[in-house]
Amino acid sequence: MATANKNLSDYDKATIPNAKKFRFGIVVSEWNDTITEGLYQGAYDALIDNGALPENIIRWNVPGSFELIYGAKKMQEQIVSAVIVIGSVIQGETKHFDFVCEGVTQGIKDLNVMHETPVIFCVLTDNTMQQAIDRSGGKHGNKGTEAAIAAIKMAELRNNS
Ligand SMILES: Nc1c(NC[C@H](O)[C@H](O)[C@H](O)CO)[nH]c(=O)[nH]c1=O
Ligand SMILES: CC(=O)[C@@H](O)COP(=O)(O)O
Repeated sequence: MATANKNLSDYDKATIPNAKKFRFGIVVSEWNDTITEGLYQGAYDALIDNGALPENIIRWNVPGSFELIYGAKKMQEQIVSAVIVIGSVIQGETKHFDFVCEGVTQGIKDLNVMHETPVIFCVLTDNTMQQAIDRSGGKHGNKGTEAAIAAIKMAELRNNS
């Protein structure tokens, strides 16, 4: 189902575990920060809305989405239940977009394979700024909200397995 057919911010609180017992690490890319700040706010608000405590949400910034890999690796070394990486990659004139997106995707996948702490992929990979706006609190909702819900669910799965 394409994003255009669902709202990224929709969730049923009755189906979400309470997040009070969990700690979350959020690594935020500074590239396209008007987008990443909106994604962060969506994630933060959803964590709080589902019971997470402000003191249990740790935020680190990194320069760009490619640095999310290293930032997430170091965040996994902290005492956190789950990590969320937040980035916005927007197509430019060259193939650099392809390499950044593929590199980050593979790097975050590898961290999920190699380590115990789940890393949630909240990286927008858009053709245009408008698509990024639409997915970070615009007409399609906020992918940060979606990522927070995924983080809570994966923290619960880790806790019960
Ligand atoms: N063009 C975008 C980038 N590029 C920067 C890289 O992520 C990285 O910081 C650089 O190559 C140094 O290692 N990053 C984004 O997050 N979004 C972009 O649109
Ligand atoms: C994703 C990128 O690195 C890209 O926005 C950089 O732009 P350009 O391809 O025009 O150098």
